[in-house]
Amino acid sequence: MTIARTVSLIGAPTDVGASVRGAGMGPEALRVAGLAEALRSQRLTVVDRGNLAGPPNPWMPPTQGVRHMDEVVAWNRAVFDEVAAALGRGHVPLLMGGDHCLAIGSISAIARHCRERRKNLRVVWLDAHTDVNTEAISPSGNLHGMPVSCLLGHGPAQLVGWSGERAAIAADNIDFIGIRSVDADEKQAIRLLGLQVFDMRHIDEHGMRNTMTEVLQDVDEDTHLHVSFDLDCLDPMEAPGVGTGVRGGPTYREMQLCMEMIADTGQLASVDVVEINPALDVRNQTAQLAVEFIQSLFGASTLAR
Ligand SMILES: NC(=[NH2+])NCCC[C@H](N)C(=O)O
Ligand SMILES: [Mn+2]
Ligand SMILES: [Mn+2]
Repeated sequence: MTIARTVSLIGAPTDVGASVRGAGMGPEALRVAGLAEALRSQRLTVVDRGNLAGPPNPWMPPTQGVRHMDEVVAWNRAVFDEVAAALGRGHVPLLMGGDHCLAIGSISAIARHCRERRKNLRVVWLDAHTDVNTEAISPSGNLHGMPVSCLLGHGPAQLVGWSGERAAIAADNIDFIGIRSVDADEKQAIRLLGLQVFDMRHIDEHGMRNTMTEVLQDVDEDTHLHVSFDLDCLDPMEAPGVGTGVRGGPTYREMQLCMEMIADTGQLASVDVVEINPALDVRNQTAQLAVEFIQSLFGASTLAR
């Protein structure tokens, strides 16, 4: 499978959407782990667009409702514009977060692009969490637990409608993989919205291969496949450098297969890599792991050239 494409690396060094500080150092950790060089070694053209600018983290205490709204809006605006610009140039945007709230900006830009180009957007959400809280039900007020609601058109007004439609995506445009931590009211939201959640029990019972076959079954040449990769999807034994780790995630081998099966579709067109927290990591191993998985996502394989 050839992806003769240019990858635009976009750094968004912030943790304004999270409860634990440190994810703002994620872009540099990925650079130190050799992300650009790794992708170049597989015949991709890589442009590092550097880091976006945005407001500092005001570090307000946990509240009811939403923390850091203005800062989250500002960072996502910057992400939206840069992702849209990369897509406009025909590049594959690779957002280096930063926390997962930044998926609001990136996926909103991608949804607008897909509507203009008449592409069918499919989002694969790799995460321990479904991130489908709203300001009414969030236990933390952290916006990195709410990006999916915003994208479905159910978030706070400031963060909804950026794609040009109220909902950037519909429930059947997104599949969740690796889920094992869902808040009480989030469970109801998942049911009401009809979201496809492949939790860890599903992966245990059916295996990653059958799970991904199901997820990718109707991907075709008109599909724009977006991967939103929260590193806490992995087991924290393997990826300790995350702020909200939950034990019992997919193994290294299972995650590799997941990435390889996505690559095999040939339709990967944009990526978020988020929630790497170097302050909690061990010798940058989580960023290094991310680089290995991203290589597989872009088609690296043991035997194929
Ligand atoms: N992107 C993430 N790591 N999200 C973690 C969310 C944790 C929890 N569900 C919350 O809303 O606060
Ligand atoms: Mn998560
Ligand atoms: Mn997440």
